[in-house]
Amino acid sequence: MFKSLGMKLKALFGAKTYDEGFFEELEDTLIESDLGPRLSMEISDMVRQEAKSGKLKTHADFLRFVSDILKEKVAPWVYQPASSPQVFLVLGVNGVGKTTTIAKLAYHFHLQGKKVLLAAADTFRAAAADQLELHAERIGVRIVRQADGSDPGAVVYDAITSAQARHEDIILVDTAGRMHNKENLLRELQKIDKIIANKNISADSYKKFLVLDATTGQNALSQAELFHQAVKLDAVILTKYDSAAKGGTVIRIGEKLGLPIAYVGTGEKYTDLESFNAEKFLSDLVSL
Ligand SMILES: Nc1nc2c(ncn2[C@@H]2O[C@H](COP(=O)(O)OP(=O)(O)OP(=O)(O)O)[C@@H](O)[C@H]2O)c(=O)[nH]1
Repeated sequence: MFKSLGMKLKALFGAKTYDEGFFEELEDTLIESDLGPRLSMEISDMVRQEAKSGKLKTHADFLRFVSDILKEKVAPWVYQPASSPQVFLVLGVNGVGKTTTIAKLAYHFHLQGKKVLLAAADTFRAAAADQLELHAERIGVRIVRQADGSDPGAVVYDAITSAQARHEDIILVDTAGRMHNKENLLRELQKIDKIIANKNISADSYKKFLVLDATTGQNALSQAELFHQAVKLDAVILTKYDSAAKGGTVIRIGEKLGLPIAYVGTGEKYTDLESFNAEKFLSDLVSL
């Protein structure tokens, strides 16, 4: 899916003279792949140094070197069981695939034999809770919801109280992706965050995921910065990885915000969710 960067790097190396034109083109290619100007220049400079010392003789040497630089920037987030209930707050702007991702996670944990509860805390968008309820029925998990327009904090509070009473394992909280304005949205999310923290849920059992559409490039990075600033995220989930994702955004989120990637969505079915694998991601990205 990322063939374009790998192929461009291959074509570039075909010329094989490490002259100024080579490094300019290398930088342009990296920028086109959403790596951003600063990081692209940094990579290009590192390649220049390495090439000067005669270490990048073959195409494979060159790709391996670029891949190793990028590897430093991305990390996977790995699920760790912790005391129940574990609360996963799922955040993200409208249309990135939040509801679908929650359904996939519910399916995944339900298959593992865990008791999963969905909390419909997007009370702003009419029908958001209905959509979630449909998934809950299909998968066979419980859902806590209230009327449209009710307080999302109250939904989360109720969900945690009832999960604690029923000894349920995982609460997946769906949140609004849009409100009257951005400030309202972030304030509401901060309120939910505080309610969870005050509910005797330890840091190990409480994780905040931002869902990002992998095809949106620079926009995804700005969203990550905004949400991270508001509620201090734990990890990112990338959706639509099966579509035209360029991949560079993933690297920049890792590099700029130090956030690991937890899962990637690869389609619309419940089974289309994979744990993020950095090796596989990089070998796809640079076509190793
Ligand atoms: N190809 C592909 N499509 C996806 C993926 N994840 C979600 N989608 C699709 O993206 C669209 C939006 O997904 P939703 O889950 O409704 O998005 P949302 O973020 O919950 O949207 P709101 O509830 O409006 O905030 C749907 O058509 C999904 O089927 C994915 O990994 N790959």
